[in-house]
Amino acid sequence: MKTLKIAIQKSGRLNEKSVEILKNCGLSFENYKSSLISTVTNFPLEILFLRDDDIPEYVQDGIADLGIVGENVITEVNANVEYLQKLGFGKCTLKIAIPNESEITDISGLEGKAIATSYPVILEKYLKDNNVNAIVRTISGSVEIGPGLGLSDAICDIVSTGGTLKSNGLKPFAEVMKSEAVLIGNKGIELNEDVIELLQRIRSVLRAKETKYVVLNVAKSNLEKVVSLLPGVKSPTVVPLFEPDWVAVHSVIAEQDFWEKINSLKAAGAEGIVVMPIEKIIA
Ligand SMILES: Nc1ncnc2c1ncn2[C@@H]1O[C@H](COP(=O)(O)OP(=O)(O)OP(=O)(O)O)[C@@H](O)[C@H]1O
Ligand SMILES: O=P(O)(O)OC[C@H]1O[C@H](OP(=O)(O)OP(=O)(O)O)[C@H](O)[C@@H]1O
Ligand SMILES: [Mg+2]
Repeated sequence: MKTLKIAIQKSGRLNEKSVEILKNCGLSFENYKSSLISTVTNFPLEILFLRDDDIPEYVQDGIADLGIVGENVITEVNANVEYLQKLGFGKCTLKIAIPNESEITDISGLEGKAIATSYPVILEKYLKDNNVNAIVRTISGSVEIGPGLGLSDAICDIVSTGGTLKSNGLKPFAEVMKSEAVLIGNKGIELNEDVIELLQRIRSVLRAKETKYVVLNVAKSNLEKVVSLLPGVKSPTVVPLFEPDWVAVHSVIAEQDFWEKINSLKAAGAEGIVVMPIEKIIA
């Protein structure tokens, strides 16, 4: 069968996590900073290291079969690709921001104003949808200094912690789009057997990330209460302890309600709770 190609970012915000997720899928490959292409030795896959802006079109045109890139970039270049899986990293929001002292209070206040951005296509559409005529100034980076330099009245750029806005005297004003890294493929590639296998591995890794493995001890008299708090993959495993009337319970819990669950388990009589990361969950 033909060797697949996946395009990932060469360097920047998404590079490390993209490499990590592929490695966690059990793929072996060299990852030298200088190499632009790497062959996976234990799966029919080649990895292309590219500028993120180029990834959606490479995938759309079939030069790469798959790609990992931010949704913001796909929308900006209007690429005709298949969204295969959200990957849970590179989460950010494209926002319009204005200087702290700006008197603009609603979106119509941007009428006739200049907005600096690296995302002109997304911004133009947002302005059109909101019936606002503004001047879009396209720059390729460091957008946040635009207002300070007198280049623009507002900016439209990626915000994550908000630290860059703050340190440039700007405040968020409107949310244009949310984004995260996604696995994309060219049309029809989701039927390829190796893609199906890779997707299954990626989903196992993502599922494992969202959960923790928990082992705890509990007196048999409290077992039912504790088990009712622990769904497990199917249901919790219960094994006897050397001490009579006590058992150990093994289960998985969701990362998002981890602390709440641990406190309820303690209140229900659980002791010696051990929590471990999970590498993969095969459904
Ligand atoms: N502060 C952030 N927090 C989370 N995700 C971010 C942040 N900034 C950017 N991203 C996401 O990561 C992607 C890559 O960001 P990065 O800054 O590395 O891009 P770039 O400078 O255009 O890189 P390249 O050199 O590949 O063109 C963005 O398109 C976005 O989806
Ligand atoms: O809200 P924050 O957490 O401060 O993140 C936002 C900043 O992150 C991105 O830039 P990055 O640092 O990736 O640099 P770049 O401009 O070179 O892409 C983005 O363009 C913002 O400037
Ligand atoms: Mg780029």
